[in-house]
Formats: sequence, structure tokens, C-alpha cells
Amino acid sequence: MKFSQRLHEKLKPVWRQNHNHPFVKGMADGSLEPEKFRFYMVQDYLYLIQYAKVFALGAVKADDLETMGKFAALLDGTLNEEMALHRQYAARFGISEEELEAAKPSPITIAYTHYMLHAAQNGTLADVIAAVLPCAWSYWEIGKELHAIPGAADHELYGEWINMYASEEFGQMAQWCIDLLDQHTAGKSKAELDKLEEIFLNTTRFEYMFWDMAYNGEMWPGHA
Ligand SMILES: Cc1ncc(CN)c(N)n1
Repeated sequence: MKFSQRLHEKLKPVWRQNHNHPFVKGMADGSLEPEKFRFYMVQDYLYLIQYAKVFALGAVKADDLETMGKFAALLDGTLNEEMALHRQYAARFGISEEELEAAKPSPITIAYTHYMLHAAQNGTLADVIAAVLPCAWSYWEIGKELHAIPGAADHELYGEWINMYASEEFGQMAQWCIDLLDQHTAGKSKAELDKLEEIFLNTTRFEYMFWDMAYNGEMWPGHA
């Protein structure tokens, strides 16, 4: 069994919690309050700035030019395509690009991005992929799941989000990460695979916490 299949099978219960989070369900049926989405979108923009740096670390750790080029393309795609979606949403909410970048990250945004960067900086290429894969893979699955709901992708606020993450291009990117992880884990020892599983599990858990943080508009205790 490929390592990615092992992870998917084993972590299904944790994985499903992300798909069933009220924030995701609210985008699916259109009942999510726009204010919650606004909060999410700003935090996600800050998240993506750091996430793009993890791809940069992938390029640093790659040992062939093809992989290095692919990570460079993922970095570019994050900054100029995925974040363009957020900039469009920000414009709809009356938030400028300067305001977006100057926004303060929530404790969960800080914890999640610092964890990914730490795992990537201190680990191998396999650690880099284990850290980012739940992000790419779970968004792709959520995008496809929501896209399959009649009318969801036409929603005037959430439709573009759903179309972006259900798209062929986003799926290809997620699949490339899955394949790369399988390639870099073939023949690894149990101890190495257990360590990678731990990283994958932790970022999967952080995905849940990120939905939860957005749903509850959580910043530092005692601060708006
Ligand atoms: C928190 C989070 N996780 C994943 C993705 C998909 N790149 C995202 N935009 N935001």
C-alpha cells in the first residue's frame, strides 16, 4: 500500500471532521454568515503568505531540477493565483491589499504556519511534503465535495471559492504532492514513516483548528 493511502485510511476519522465542520457545511448550503467568511479570508491570506514559503523550502530541499521547478511553480501559483482569489474577495468586502497584508494573524494562524515552517526547515523533502499535503489534499476534496452539491458552486459569495478548490489545476497540484510523497517514502524505515505520519496528522488537526478559529472569529483572549 502506498504511504499516501495508508495515511488517508488511518486518518479518515480526523479527516472527516474537517469536511463536516460547520464552516464547511455553511459554505456548502450557503448559510455561512458573510462576516465569518470575511474573517477566514483575511486569516487565510496571512496563512498563504507563510504557506508559500514552505514551497520555497521545498525548492531548497529538492535534489533535482524538475522538482525544484515544480516547487517554484507552486510558490508562484499560491502568490498569484490562489491569493488572487483572496484579493478579489477582499475587494468585495472593501478591504485593500495593504490592509490585508497588515492584518494581524490569529494565534491559530501563527501556530499552524510556524509548525509547518518548523517541520519544513528542520526536515527532509519528505517532511516538507508531509507538512503541506493535508492543506492541498483536504481543500481539493472539500472543493470537489461542495462542487457536487447542486447549486453550491453558483452561490454568489462561496461559488468562486468552491470552483477554485474543485478545479482541475488545483487537483493536479494536490496529486503531484501526493505522488511526490509516495516517491520519497518508498523503502523508508518504520521510524521515518511514523515521524512523517505525525507531521501529516498534526497539520490535518491544524486544518480543523483553522476552520474552528474562522467560525468563531478567534483572536487573542481579551482582544478584538
Ligand atoms: C488553512 C488553509 N489550508 C489549505 C489551503 C489550501 N491551499 C488554504 N488556502 N488554507
